[in-house]
Amino acid sequence: MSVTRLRVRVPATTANLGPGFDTLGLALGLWNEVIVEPDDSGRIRVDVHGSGRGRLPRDERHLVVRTMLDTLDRLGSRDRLDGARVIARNEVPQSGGLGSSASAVVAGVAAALWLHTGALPDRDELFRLASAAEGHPDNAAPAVYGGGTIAWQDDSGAHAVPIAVDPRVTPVILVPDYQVRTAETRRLLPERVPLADAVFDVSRAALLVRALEARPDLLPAATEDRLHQPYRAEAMRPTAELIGRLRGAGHAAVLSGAGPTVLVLAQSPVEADAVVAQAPARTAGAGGLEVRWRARRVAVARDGATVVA
Ligand SMILES: Nc1ncnc2c1ncn2[C@@H]1O[C@H](COP(=O)(O)OP(=O)(O)OP(=O)(O)O)[C@@H](O)[C@H]1O
Ligand SMILES: N[C@@H](CCO)C(=O)O
Repeated sequence: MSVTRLRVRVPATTANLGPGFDTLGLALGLWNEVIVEPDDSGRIRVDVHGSGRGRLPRDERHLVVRTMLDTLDRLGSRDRLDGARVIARNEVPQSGGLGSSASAVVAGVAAALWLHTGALPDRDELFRLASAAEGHPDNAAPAVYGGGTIAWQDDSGAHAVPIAVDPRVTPVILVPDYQVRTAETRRLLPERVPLADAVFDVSRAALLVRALEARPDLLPAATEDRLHQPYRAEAMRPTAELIGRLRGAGHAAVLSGAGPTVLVLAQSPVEADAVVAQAPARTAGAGGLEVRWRARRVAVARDGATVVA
């Protein structure tokens, strides 16, 4: 095939936002960029820069490439790719609860759609295929559309609608130097939960949509959760303790995705800056070890994935 070049940028995402388990998501202004240059070498070579350099595979096992090849197979277009050079520049940490795997899958599906059709991908199709491939539409929706999103699934697949996030809402992320795999912390969740806890989360999740759209003052009350964070705490004690301390000080602190990053949804840039200024650089970890933290204010990414050919 003729050599052309595709550049995909996909934002970090934070899922759940406390009570919106597997449903609510927000795109954050940290970006992974993937450049795909098809060639006829018969090989796929990946260069990784930034997060994951030296750790992520540099061949067909790389998640962006794996997704691209699986999607082309599914579309019956595997012959569209003889070989390629893939350059991945990652700002999003892996296994941090910031949607790194969703960003890789969205990039892989976008590249496959471009190879399949020869045109820039349609956002709705990108979302549908990425959700099916990744399994977390609450990450895939903000990664594709940007901003705040409500995602849900039915027999026909995944769906999403936007939440118009009030410009005063200012996210802060506190990223620890340890990792937790999403699949492992999902295994800690119970099959059944008490009805009172389900009611508790339904009320907070409904309130949270209103708080994000126009009532940031309600964010501390609206981000309470009993469905997943209490069960995941044992796998990430330092994170659970920091969330407890921040909430005790009146901030809307929650687990970002499946953790271990902490997300604070501040009511204003002033509150966000105060959280960053007061964030601990180190806290106690297991076995007398220390956990180091990096706190930073991040923008809500109003745009989702961008694809430039
Ligand atoms: N940018 C990336 N490039 C290639 N592979 C990736 C990338 N991001 C994640 N992966 C793969 O996915 C695995 C991490 O997935 P996991 O779902 O645990 O983390 P996450 O997506 O960062 O967190 P979360 O889904 O909770 O937000 C990594 O171990 C790696 O194999
Ligand atoms: N909603 C998913 C997000 C994973 O990033 C979870 O909490 O497991």
